[in-house]
Amino acid sequence: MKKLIIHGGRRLKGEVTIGGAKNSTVALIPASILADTPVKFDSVPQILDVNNLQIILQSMNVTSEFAHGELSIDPTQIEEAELPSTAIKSLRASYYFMGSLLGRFHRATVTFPGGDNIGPRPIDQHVKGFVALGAEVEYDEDTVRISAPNGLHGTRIFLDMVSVGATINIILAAVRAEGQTILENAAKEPEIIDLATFLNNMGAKIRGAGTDTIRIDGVDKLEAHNTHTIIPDRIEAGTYLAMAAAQGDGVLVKNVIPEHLDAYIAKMEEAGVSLQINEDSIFVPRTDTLKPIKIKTAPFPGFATDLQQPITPMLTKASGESIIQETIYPERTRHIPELRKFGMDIESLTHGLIAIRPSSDFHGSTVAAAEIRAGASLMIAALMADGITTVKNADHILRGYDRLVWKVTNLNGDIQIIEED
Ligand SMILES: CC(=O)N[C@H]1[C@@H](OP(=O)(O)OP(=O)(O)OC[C@H]2O[C@@H](n3ccc(=O)[nH]c3=O)[C@H](O)[C@@H]2O)O[C@H](CO)[C@@H](O)[C@@H]1O
Ligand SMILES: C=C(OP(=O)(O)O)C(=O)O
Repeated sequence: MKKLIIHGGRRLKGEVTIGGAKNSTVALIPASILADTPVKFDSVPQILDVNNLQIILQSMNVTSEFAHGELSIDPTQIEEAELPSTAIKSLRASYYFMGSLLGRFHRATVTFPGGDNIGPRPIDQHVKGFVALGAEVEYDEDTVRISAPNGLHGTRIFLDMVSVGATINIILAAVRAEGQTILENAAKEPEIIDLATFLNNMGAKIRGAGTDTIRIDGVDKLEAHNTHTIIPDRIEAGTYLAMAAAQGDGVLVKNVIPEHLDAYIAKMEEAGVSLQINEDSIFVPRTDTLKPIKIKTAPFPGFATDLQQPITPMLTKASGESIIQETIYPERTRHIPELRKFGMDIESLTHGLIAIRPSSDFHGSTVAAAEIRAGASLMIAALMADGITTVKNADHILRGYDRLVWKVTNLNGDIQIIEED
């Protein structure tokens, strides 16, 4: 594992350009094996998840080349193979190969995924969709074996709960099935629209992505005729907005779709951050005093669970106690004991309820990132603290933050990355 060494207390200033969305990218790459032609993406983030997905592709004889933000994938010589469990376990989204292999070959054998340790992450809704489409699912120890010997047939599926992963996985399985699939109570995240755009541009027939009812008419072939540009990462953008409000002297965050951050922007403005919203960028002026706010995480378009940890350090500047209610992953609180090491007055009250109280004069510390967004909050706290901080297990952060060290350095941050000894 790598670690970040941050010399905090410096004011951040300048411009940062947001990369492509991790949560789009990690769906688009598994989706590429559904294509009958080579496919190409640009605005691809330089993150560890991409590297690990390339390793998984290679195990199926699917070649890929990634340079300067462009990723080319050639699935035309794909061979069924047992997928490498180490790479599968390095990220959550490897489970999208369940849907795309099922969609392509009518069978898939995939070990359970990894991803962030943020509490229970079952896949029962994914399986519900696969079975509804005609597949049989067996488990043995750490592996899921899915097969549809009689093919996949469109049907009506109502998700018991809103699930980004299940919505995406069912789309991947249904896009080449016989007939129409109607998916209800679907997730509405922008990354789902991004995936549907990619597939529809190859000839798929997906309607309603971004709403709670998605209709998929199965097609026989998918052929790419254009390069797909990945949407900006709204979670990376929100992280830099919070960082700029916490420690900035005027920061412009570029390549943003403000509409993807409506709930987050509303909360930052409620806290007293005078954001200047432009068409594809947001300026954050220096912000010295804030007002306490109450946040409740929810599926899109609500306040994203992935942003409750990054916004937390900023809220220590508020004049009173702020409350965060984490409704999606109530156990997503492993950043709290680490943030307290800086001197932050933050407390986990009850299941999923977090209090952030006014505190200042933070000091550098040695902390550990439990997962990607917990790590992001520690990085922001370290930039706010006087002295030197070591953030261990930084690979978690590098899973989803494009060129992190380069971007923070360009904002006048003193940050470097070294191998753990
Ligand atoms: C790669 C990716 O896109 N990751 C995102 C995705 O994760 P992921 O797709 O895993 O999250 P889901 O939207 O599926 O999870 C939402 C809630 O539903 C539960 N659930 C989910 C599936 C299931 O079959 N059964 C079940 O009970 C989960 O435990 C969780 O409590 O959405 C999360 C919620 O916005 C984000 O935090 C992650 O960044
Ligand atoms: C939980 C997250 O990612 P993943 O689902 O890939 O673990 C995240 O991006 O905050």
